[in-house]
Amino acid sequence: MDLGSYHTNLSPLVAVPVAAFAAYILYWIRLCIYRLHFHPLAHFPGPRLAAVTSWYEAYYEIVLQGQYSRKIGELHDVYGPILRVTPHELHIRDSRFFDEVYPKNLHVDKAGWDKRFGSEHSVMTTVNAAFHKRRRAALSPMFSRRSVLQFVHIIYRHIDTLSTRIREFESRKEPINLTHAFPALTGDIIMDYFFGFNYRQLKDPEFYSFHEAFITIGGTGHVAAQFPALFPIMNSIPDFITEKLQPAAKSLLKFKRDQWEIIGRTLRGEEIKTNDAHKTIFQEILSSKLPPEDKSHRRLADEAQIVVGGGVETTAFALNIAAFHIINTPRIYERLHAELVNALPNRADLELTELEKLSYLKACIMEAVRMSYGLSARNPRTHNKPLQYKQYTIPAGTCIAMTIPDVSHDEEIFPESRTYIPERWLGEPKTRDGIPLERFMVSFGRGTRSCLGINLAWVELYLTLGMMFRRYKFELFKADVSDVEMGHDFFIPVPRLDSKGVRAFVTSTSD
Ligand code: HEM
Repeated sequence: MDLGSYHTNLSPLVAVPVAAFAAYILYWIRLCIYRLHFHPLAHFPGPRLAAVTSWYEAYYEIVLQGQYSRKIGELHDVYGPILRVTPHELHIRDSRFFDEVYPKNLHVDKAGWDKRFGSEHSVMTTVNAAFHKRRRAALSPMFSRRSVLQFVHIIYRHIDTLSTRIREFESRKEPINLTHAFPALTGDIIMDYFFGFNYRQLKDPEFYSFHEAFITIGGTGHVAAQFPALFPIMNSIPDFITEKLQPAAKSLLKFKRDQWEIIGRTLRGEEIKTNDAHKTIFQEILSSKLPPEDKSHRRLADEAQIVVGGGVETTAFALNIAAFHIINTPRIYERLHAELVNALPNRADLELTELEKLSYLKACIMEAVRMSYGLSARNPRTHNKPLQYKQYTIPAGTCIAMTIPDVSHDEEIFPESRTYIPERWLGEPKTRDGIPLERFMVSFGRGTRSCLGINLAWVELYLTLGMMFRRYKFELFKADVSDVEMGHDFFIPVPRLDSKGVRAFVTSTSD
């Protein structure tokens, strides 16, 4: 056979794709060899497939729906406490190293979350440490305990509404769906606190809230992490089409449209508050010393979305966990109820300062926050100096992540970590080697990028649980622990997808 004439006979229509395909294969072979043998992370343990391609991660996150963190746990059991989990990222499972990765006084970059939600300029998703520092400083006054206390009268009003709704279910002898009620409560509070009005989600018969939308957006984040163009494309599609394709996103799309309009009005100097809260988040940012580029319409909208995203589901999930376990464990309910009756002899009273003195209530909240994790996602940091972990020198500029649930379920620190045991927080508890247990409460994150909303969250948790378990007794209806245990890591922890939520019958207490 005359090979020369065979080659010259190939039509360009065939030859061009064949050559392109061959070049692509060659490129991949070179990339694989580089990533396996010459990449700065080549000598770190982990499955070779994860070192070669992020499709390994994509399979667990997208196809199996938020299961990579579970898989990473299994990989740690095989490979040890440090792993290469994607071509460019290391993961560490070692509770005692948490403060090194998330240091107190060092401002470090956080790459990756900017792609996940389509709001890359918010404080939580900002990659660059210096930008983050100034954006956080501008928001900090609004998140202070003083600020929260100035607003507490509005929180009381929402707690009262929840109490009224609970009574309504009692009189109808129907179970209340707490998994739906809590995000409606936290959503109304956050809207009033940061935006000066609320969507009356708590008054909605079905507690229609942002809940479904956040679960959907959390899951979509796994796709966006692999295909960063996803959100820009979605944002360019008219809302009515997105709503048809993804009905669960409806509440969030409305929120985004409303915010866009409100920011425009705020920028024009109009007053938009309909409640007696101090300031809106937009007024706070606009009156700060931030440079003009940080006061743009787009950035304010990003900030709005992430503040709501950061505060609604986290607190609601902690409430859900506390409520489920307290109701499900008569010993815990009786002890908590007795403590509350003693502190608030009149069942109609609710006093934050009294509740904050109660050690068992505090222990119940600590345990719920531990088991709710805040975020289940890998939390990335990039240090600009090498970091030493045991015999490994992690090169400067490497993306390193740890995961909050790993610490919450470190059996050496929290024995029987999957059981709700408030008593573990009583007294001044320490680990076996004498370290205060609170050091390992990492659900609000640690260091310079830890949760800004912690003061608001604590007040919500005290008042909601204080009200519920002082005034009412509940009985679970077709709910079990799988309704509050993480089944999927959608950035936030999400129970099994067919869960109907924690539902409970309720009766008023008479003491
Ligand atoms: C139980 C309730 C809550 C938990 C467990 C929680 C947990 C967390 C965690 C783990 C982070 C990430 C920290 C990091 O990157 O290292 C975070 C960040 C953040 N949270 Fe919360 N959160 C809660 C409630 C709230 C509330 C009520 C708000 C108020 C809106 C809020 C606003 C924020 C903001 C703005 C950030 C970004 C901070 C920054 O990047 O500097 N959180 N939260």
